Amino acid sequence: MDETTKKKKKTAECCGYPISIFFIVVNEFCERFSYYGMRAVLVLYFRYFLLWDDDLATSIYHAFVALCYLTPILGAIIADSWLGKFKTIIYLSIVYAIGQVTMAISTIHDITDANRDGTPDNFTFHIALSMLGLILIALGTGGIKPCVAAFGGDQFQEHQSRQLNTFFSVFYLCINAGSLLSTLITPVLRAQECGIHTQQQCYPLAFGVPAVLMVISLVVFIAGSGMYVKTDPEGNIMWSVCKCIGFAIKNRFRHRSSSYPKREHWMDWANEKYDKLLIAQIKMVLKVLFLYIPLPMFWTLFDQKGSRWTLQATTMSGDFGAFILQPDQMQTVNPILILTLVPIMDRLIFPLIQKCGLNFSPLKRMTVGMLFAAMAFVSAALVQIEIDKTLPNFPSSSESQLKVVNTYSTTLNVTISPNEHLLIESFGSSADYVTFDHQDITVSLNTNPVITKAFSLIKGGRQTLIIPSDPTVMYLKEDVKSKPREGKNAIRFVNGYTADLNITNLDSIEPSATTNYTLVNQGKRDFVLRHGEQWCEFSRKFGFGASYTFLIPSTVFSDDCESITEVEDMKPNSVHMALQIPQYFLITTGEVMFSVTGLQFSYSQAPKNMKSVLQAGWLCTNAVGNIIVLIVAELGKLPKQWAEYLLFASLLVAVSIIFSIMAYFYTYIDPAEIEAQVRKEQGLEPEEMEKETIEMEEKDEDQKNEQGVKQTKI
Ligand SMILES: N[C@@H](Cc1ccccc1)C(=O)N[C@@H](Cc1ccccc1)C(=O)O
Repeated sequence: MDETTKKKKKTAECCGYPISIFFIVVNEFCERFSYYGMRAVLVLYFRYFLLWDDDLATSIYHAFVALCYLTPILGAIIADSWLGKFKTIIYLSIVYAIGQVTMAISTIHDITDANRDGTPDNFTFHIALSMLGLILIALGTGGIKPCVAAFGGDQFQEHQSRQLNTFFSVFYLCINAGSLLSTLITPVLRAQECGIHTQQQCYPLAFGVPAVLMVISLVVFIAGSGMYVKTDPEGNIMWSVCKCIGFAIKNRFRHRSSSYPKREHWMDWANEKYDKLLIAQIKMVLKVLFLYIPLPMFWTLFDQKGSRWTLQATTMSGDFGAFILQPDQMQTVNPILILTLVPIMDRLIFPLIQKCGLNFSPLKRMTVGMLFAAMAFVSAALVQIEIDKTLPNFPSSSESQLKVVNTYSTTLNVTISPNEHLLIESFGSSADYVTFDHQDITVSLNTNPVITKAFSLIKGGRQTLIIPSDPTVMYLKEDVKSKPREGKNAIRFVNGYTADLNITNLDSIEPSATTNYTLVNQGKRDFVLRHGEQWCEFSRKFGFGASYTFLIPSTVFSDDCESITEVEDMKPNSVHMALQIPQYFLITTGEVMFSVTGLQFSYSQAPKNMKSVLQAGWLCTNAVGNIIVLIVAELGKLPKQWAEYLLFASLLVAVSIIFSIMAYFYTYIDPAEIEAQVRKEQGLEPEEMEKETIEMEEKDEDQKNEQGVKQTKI
């Protein structure tokens, strides 16, 4: 306990706010820039730098996010029991900054690229370094998170309760301003090319800028050092709390017979041994933690905007005319809306509700916030139903689908046993996929002589039967059976030319062969076809999420690529991404009511020495919500996505009803008042005495324990 204990000192003010708040909100802005900026490019780093597959990349990403919201409890214990919030923020920010720098260094491919081919030679080195970086970051970001909000709250004097509430809103605005800027900037930095020996995607810059911001965040926080109100930790409070709860349970169990009179609260069974003040504080914390039990359900829905809703956006069109929005950029709508909704709520809606004489208490706001999140999921379900109407009819796991492409010189009559007859003109295809509930088929062509060939289709797959210029070698090619990722387009080429062809960015294709799919972004794309000295160029404009097979005829060079035909394997997305705006609006309104209020509530209802602990408890509800998302994603998958959205909405409505009942029975408290009252009852005025009691009890207890150990040893 080396930090000087200070009673709330008179702090310098500006417009009724402590000036020290300025340093805290700037620090939070930089820290959130650093955190969200790094998170924005993390999956891509796993996928394209470390070359992990999609599943591994997303699992490690979610594990990292969950860890970031589990470590707050560690930070809170360190702050409230040992170092105090100020020192905890400084030390853990140093750990955090080291983590960000380590992460940035791990992305420099040149470090291990001895053969200078642009890819690292020693992946183990990069993986080990980046995992070390991520662990340090999770420890830092999670550890300081509950302390910064609580430390900000500590700066306010008793007469500044109105400003204290505004502080939490401004704090939230800074979080979102930082996250908005970084989620826009870091992907652009990543797209730059850099390197010493070879030019590659610039991950060092994309991770380096967040590292610099974290260092700035630390410097800004230290700069305000002289102005802060710093409260001392009051001994190992968490240990005292655990011992006190343990004793109450044990004591209750010992006196379980009905001959003992009941006590008002089960914690009162600790009265014999523990300080009344400590028991009163524990009762306050437990009351709030009990109220937190239903809250993870809100986060379960909230956090799906980064996963399910982004996937939903990949099946939609992001063409806004003046600009193109990529599916993952849709997420920036959240911080943009926060920046507009928080002031509107604070300045307009809440005062208006108050003027109408309605009591919109924090717990009521949180319940309404949950209902808004549920409505957001109903909106997502409605959008999904619209999307489903436009999606191709993909085969079920027992079905197989087949399409036929004819690059033979004349129209062909194709019979697929037992009774499917298709007439397909030269350089054309069957209108749509034919669905079979069996795998084995026989295909006959009306050539002279008739060509017949047997095939076995893939169960649950989509395939195309390619009939080349020599139909005797007709073959099956596997097609995409879901929308291409990230709203891209899957394209491939069938070479009907008589010799090998080179196409931009693709390997050379032999005559009659078909390339594998390549993914191309939305917009106009140019391709150059080459054979020896001959070449021609063709352009196509792509939308979002389509799939095409381009058929190259033998006349391709004589008509300057004009005769290339296009077979649409999958239609482009036609439902517009703007339809997601209502669901983003509803979830963000829910967030403002739930999350900003919850932050204030956790601070206001916590006893002075357990403010960080309750902030950590609040953040843990988010970690549990994330874990529920992971479990749900792994286990129960409903066949229809819209049904899953409605299920989540109904669950949250049910949970919000339970929460509103719990909230009805909750009585708001003023922890300072209760503490003062208990002290008065005990005849203990100064706070010092309260501390002495705890310390003496701890010594007493430790001595007893030691004796106990000695006795048993004897
Ligand atoms: N609205 C979010 C920030 C965000 C930015 C870009 C994409 C998605 C989200 C926000 O304000 N987050 C806060 C509060 C929070 C939310 C969820 C879990 C813990 C805390 C934050 O502190 O990051």
